[in-house]
Amino acid sequence: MTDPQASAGRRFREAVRAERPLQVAGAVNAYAALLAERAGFRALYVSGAGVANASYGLPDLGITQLADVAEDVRRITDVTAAPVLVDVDTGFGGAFSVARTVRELTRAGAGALHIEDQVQAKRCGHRPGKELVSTAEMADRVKAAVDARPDPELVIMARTDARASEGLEPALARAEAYVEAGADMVFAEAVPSLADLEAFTGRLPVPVLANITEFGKTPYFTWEQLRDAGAGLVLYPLSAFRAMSRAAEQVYAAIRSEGTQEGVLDRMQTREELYEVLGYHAYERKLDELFGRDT
Ligand SMILES: C[C@](O)(C(=O)O)[C@H](CC(=O)O)C(=O)O
Ligand SMILES: [Mg+2]
Repeated sequence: MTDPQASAGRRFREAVRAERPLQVAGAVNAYAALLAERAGFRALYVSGAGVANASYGLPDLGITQLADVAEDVRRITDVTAAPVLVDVDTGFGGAFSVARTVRELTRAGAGALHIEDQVQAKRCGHRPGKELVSTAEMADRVKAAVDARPDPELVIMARTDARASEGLEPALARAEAYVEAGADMVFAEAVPSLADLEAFTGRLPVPVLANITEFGKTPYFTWEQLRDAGAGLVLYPLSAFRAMSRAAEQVYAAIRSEGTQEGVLDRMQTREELYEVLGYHAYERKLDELFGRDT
C-alpha cells in the first residue's frame, strides 16, 4: 500500500509499478479529479489542452502559461490523493524557465511532468504543422528539468512529437537521446500503430506512455492491447471533458428550446450524488460540532 505521506513523485512511480499499463485520467478541474479518483484511477492528468480549453476557453497552441497550469494543479492536488502527471508543453522557456516550471509544479503537488520537443509556438500533437526543436535542444530541456527537481523522485517524462513529422526511426533516436539526458519515462505522441508502439517499448529502457486521445492519430487500442505491446502508461487526457462538454451543450440547448430542464434531468448528477462526492455532509457535521447547531 502506498504511503500517503510519500512524495508525489514516489507515489507516481509506485502507481506505474502497481498497474501496467497505468491508466492515467485527465481531469479538467478539481471536481472531475474527485470523480476520476472515485472511478478507481490511480493517477490523474492535468492536460495542457484541458487548461487552455476548459479553464481559459482557448485553443491548445501554447497560449496558456506556467501560472495557469499551476493553479489548476493546486486545485486538484488539494483535494485528491492520486498522484498527478502534468503537461508542461515545451517547459515555458529556456533552461531557467524550465527549472522554474519544475520547482513551481513540485510545490503545486505534481508527481510527474511531461515536456515535449516542439518549438515554443506548439500545436496539439495530433494536428498537422508541428515543428520540432533539435534533439540537442530538447535534451537540454530534459537536463534542465532533471537538474532542477527538488525531489529526485519527481518523474520527468520526455514527450516526442517526432513520429508524425519525421517518422519512426528518427522518433526512436530522439527518445533514446532524451532518456540518455535523464528522462525517467517517454511519451510517444501520435503513434499510429501497435507495431510502432512496440518499437518504442522494445527499444527504450524506461516506461513508455501511449496517448489514447479521441479523434486523433492513434487508434483506440484497449488496455489489454497496450499491455501486450509493453506500454507502461496509457493516457485518456480529455475523454471526460469531451463528454462533459457534450452533456452541457445538450442541457443548454434543451433549456433554451423547451423552457424547462425536465427532459434532460437524466443527464445530470443529482444534488445528493454531488454531495456524496464532495463529502458535503461531513463538512456540515463539522460545522455543527464546532458551533453546536442542529441541522
Ligand atoms: C495530451 C495533450 O497534449 C493534452 O494537452 O491533453 C493533447 C491531447 C489532445 O489534443 O487530444 C495532445 O495530444 O497534444
Ligand atoms: Mg498538451
